[in-house]
Amino acid sequence: MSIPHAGPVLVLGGARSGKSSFSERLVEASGLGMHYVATGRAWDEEMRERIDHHRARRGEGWTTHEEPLDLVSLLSRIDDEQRVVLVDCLTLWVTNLMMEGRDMAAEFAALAAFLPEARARLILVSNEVGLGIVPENRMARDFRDHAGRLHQIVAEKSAEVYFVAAGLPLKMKG
Ligand SMILES: Nc1nc2c(ncn2[C@@H]2O[C@H](COP(=O)(O)OP(=O)(O)OP(=O)(O)O)[C@@H](O)[C@H]2O)c(=O)[nH]1
Repeated sequence: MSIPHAGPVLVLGGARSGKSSFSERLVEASGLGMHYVATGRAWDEEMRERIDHHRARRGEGWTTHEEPLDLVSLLSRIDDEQRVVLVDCLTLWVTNLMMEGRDMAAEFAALAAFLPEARARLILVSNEVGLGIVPENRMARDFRDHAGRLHQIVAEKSAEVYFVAAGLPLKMKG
């Protein structure tokens, strides 16, 4: 298992699919400085427990950054060729941007412009949320559509793309 030099790795999967632990294994095998970028926020007790669980699993050796909104700006600040940066996850970033009323197309374009320039190896984790029935409410439909659009943009710029289900990674690109 290794991370390509040629560009980012996108790791898609459903909830509790094992996409985060697969991505963490890629990072740990790289031998580079390990950086974790969390886009999630501890908005309630359940999320706090999930975060604690993730932190305990990552263990020593990781540097954690928490950035719910200004992802590209954070990635630029920590960009270094001796580092591998795991972003977990793009769908929570989309949620946060929507909540703040940000210009989604502009945010996605900024990420798309940054990816080919990045010096750090990047692993971007995201939830594949578009496989179920059409959501009943408008906001959920908009979220699903934004996530789908972002995945296409990021996949196009990625050297490798995986889909993880039941803990098993399926390589879709690269
Ligand atoms: N703020 C913050 N969030 C974190 C931290 N570690 C993990 N998270 C968040 O926890 C989220 C993942 O939580 P889960 O719901 O347990 O993951 P999941 O996507 O259902 O499960 P997997 O598919 O197995 O990864 C990530 O999207 C991160 O943003 C941290 O140190 N700080």
